[in-house]
Amino acid sequence: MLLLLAAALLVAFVLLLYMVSPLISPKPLKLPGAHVVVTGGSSGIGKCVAIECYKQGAFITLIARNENKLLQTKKEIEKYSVNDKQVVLCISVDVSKDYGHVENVLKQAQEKLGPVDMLVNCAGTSITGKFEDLEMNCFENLMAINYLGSVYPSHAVIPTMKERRMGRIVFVSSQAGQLGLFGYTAYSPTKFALRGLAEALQMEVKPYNIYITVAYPPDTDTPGFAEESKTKPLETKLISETSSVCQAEQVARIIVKDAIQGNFNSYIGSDGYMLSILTSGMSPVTSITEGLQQMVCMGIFRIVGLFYLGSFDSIVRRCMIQREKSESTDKTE
Ligand SMILES: NC(=O)C1=CN([C@@H]2O[C@H](COP(=O)(O)OP(=O)(O)OC[C@H]3O[C@@H](n4cnc5c(N)ncnc54)[C@H](OP(=O)(O)O)[C@@H]3O)[C@@H](O)[C@H]2O)C=CC1
Ligand SMILES: CCCCCCCCCCCCCCCC(=O)[C@@H](N)CO
Repeated sequence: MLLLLAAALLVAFVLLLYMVSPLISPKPLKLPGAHVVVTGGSSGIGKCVAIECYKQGAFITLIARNENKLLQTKKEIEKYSVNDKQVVLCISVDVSKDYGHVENVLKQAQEKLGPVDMLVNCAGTSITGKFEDLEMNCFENLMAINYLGSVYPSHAVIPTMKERRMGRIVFVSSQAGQLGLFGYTAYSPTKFALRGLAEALQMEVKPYNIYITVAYPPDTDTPGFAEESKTKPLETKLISETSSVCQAEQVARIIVKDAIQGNFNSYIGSDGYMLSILTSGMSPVTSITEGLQQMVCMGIFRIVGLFYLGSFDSIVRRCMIQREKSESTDKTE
């Protein structure tokens, strides 16, 4: 009898939650005619994000350093036009160097294509290696590109978004921004930093109807990933092989969908789902269903996670033993 009452109360509580859910779920952004700025838009995930938005009728500003790559990508994107008014604007700038310059070029872009409706911060890069082998400038450069390179463009577009009481900002973090892994001592902190920025900023701008999305992609087949793989420690390779490599098109589709919906968390695949639930901490929720899943699954996923961590530790230990063995045979030879 008591059990029945408890169950009924729980059902009533969940129903109540769903009744208030329109209060926390944002209205989807309309992409046709919208102005979308993509930093790092000339390659990999950023390029695919730009194509995905263009296919849905958006006007695009691509930002990256290399002008030739930008122009080539512009041509590629224009093949997907859905109406003859659509424009792809290219801006060559380093998003991590001079804030004044970044602010200026974004002002010019807004004069040409109208106020920014959505900013996707995708410019970024990775360097892997053992902590003691990484030069100090790796830590400094990665923080500049991956973290400050997202702060600058966001800071430049927020005032207009607040005035218009609308907008979306996407930060492209990484699964390595949800957990620290061997070889990522310089990269992971830059991706964790984006999460802190996103949480604080979301609390500030939610009353202005601006929604922040943090994307946590797994390894993705891009020119950047190919470059990273050239110098990856064996441990990092073996640990990363736990989850498979995704296609940039698929990653981009999910990021764009989540940004349109205003979801704070954007993940890919079943590992991504578990990691997002497990690391949800005090991050905002954008639907009741999401909150309920976190409440129910967190404990179970912690158990699964401990098994993963155990297997990662054993990979690292095996590699160390192997290295020591080969070093000692080298010495005796
Ligand atoms: N690929 C992967 O496995 C994963 C990637 N990510 C993240 O996704 C983002 C994109 O990665 P990916 O597509 O692989 O990268 P790519 O290396 O393929 O592309 C990076 C893009 O960013 C631009 N860029 C780099 N530095 C700067 C800068 N200082 N100023 C302006 N533009 C810059 C590059 O152009 P240019 O060099 O001409 O400036 C290029 O357009 C990164 O933030 C990365 O950390 C996250 C998880 C997994
Ligand atoms: C309970 C759930 C446990 C899930 C375990 C997940 C396993 C993680 C695999 C590590 C993938 C590393 C991604 C880094 C990608 C990246 O950012 C770089 N490639 C950028 O170039």
